[in-house]
Amino acid sequence: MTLLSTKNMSVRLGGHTALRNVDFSIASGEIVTIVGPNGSGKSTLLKALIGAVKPTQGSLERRPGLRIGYVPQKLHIDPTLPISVRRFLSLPKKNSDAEINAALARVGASDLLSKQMFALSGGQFQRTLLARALLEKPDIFVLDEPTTGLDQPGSAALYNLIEELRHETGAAVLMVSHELHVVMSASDRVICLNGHVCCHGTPDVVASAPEYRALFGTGTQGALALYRHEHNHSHDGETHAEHSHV
Ligand SMILES: Nc1ncnc2c1ncn2[C@@H]1O[C@H](COP(=O)(O)OP(=O)(O)OP(=O)(O)O)[C@@H](O)[C@H]1O
Repeated sequence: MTLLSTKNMSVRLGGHTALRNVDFSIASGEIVTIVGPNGSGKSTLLKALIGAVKPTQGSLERRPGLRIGYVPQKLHIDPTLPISVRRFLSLPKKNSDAEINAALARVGASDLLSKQMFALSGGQFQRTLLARALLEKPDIFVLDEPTTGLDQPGSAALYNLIEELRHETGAAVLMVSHELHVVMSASDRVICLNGHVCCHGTPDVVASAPEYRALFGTGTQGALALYRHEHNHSHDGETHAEHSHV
């Protein structure tokens, strides 16, 4: 079942066209990852999908009653306004202590309940954000670079946790990631953005698409090496990876 979809969607922000003519959809249980250079509109796409920015053109559909667990790319916590993890997890919606404890336990962060938000490490902060998303009982997690600031083991652990949560809850996962090697192994589909959708498809298809190579070259942290495989088809002259594979 389709949870979120757009047709020919464009978004202008402060006179700048951040996204143009984007066709997108995600179905129940899918893991879809968005890749693209800085400023290519990845965060804007997520914000449009969750309803935080309005499309200036085209259509956007959300399944009625869709529950979204959103983790933003940046969340500034003012250290002069102390707020505990327990309080943070009750905003904007009140949650019971039992629900909060269960969510924190599920993300492996039970010990953080009484800590101050500004005092959390990068990994603790990201887990707390994920706990907050989990409290929404989401049909879809929308995660904007959920491993920001984490070291490699920390980020691998967080991706494992996301995968487990998807498995347990059946929720779809839509995320932005710069960690292409992870993207390549963990996603059902990858969308490569550069103001518009450059190419999309299964990870191996995107990795071999000329548009993707033009943006990321071959120095993709092993992504291409990981997916170097025998082709029994040709990409010659292919301008849209999706045509032959999706
Ligand atoms: N409020 C705004 N007003 C004007 N321009 C904006 C606004 N927000 C974003 N932009 C511009 O829109 C473009 C897309 O921004 P966006 O944050 O979606 O990119 P991104 O792909 O998520 O980038 P990054 O990888 O650096 O996080 C950028 O050129 C950005 O400068």
